[in-house]
Amino acid sequence: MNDDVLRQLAAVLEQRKSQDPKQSYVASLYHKGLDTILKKIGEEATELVIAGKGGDKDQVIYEAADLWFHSMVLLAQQGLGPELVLAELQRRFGLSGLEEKASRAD
Ligand SMILES: N=c1c2ncn([C@@H]3O[C@H](COP(=O)(O)OP(=O)(O)OP(=O)(O)O)[C@@H](O)[C@H]3O)c2ncn1[C@@H]1O[C@H](COP(=O)(O)O)[C@@H](O)[C@H]1O
Repeated sequence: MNDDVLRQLAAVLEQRKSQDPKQSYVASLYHKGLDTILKKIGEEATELVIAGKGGDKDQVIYEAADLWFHSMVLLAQQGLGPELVLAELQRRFGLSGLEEKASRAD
């Protein structure tokens, strides 16, 4: 498992910017605009919360994938890519690693 799937999905999301909204779900989201994408993210986040309370692990995975997917649509709509989010997570991981090292040195 690596970040290839995110990169490949990001490439498809970019390609959908020039696609017919009637033929592509992603193109239809771009066409409807930012508020629709944000509303979708809100709905998917709520569905993930409900799944988290429900005790069905498969449902949690399914809803988390929906939320990640729609978050990636937002990133693409804003001209951003998943590598920037991964870099931010990497940066935080590096920082927390430093904190751990510092606390061990105390
Ligand atoms: N990963 C996804 C993906 N995940 C979720 N969805 C869609 O997101 C919507 C989720 O909305 P809802 O939660 O309201 O779901 P729903 O309609 O009630 O159905 P469920 O998903 O909950 O069962 C559904 O229409 C899903 O089909 C996705 N649509 C597309 N992709 C990827 O995006 C690529 C491009 O898609 P198109 O633009 O449609 O070609 C595809 O090849 C896929 O790789």
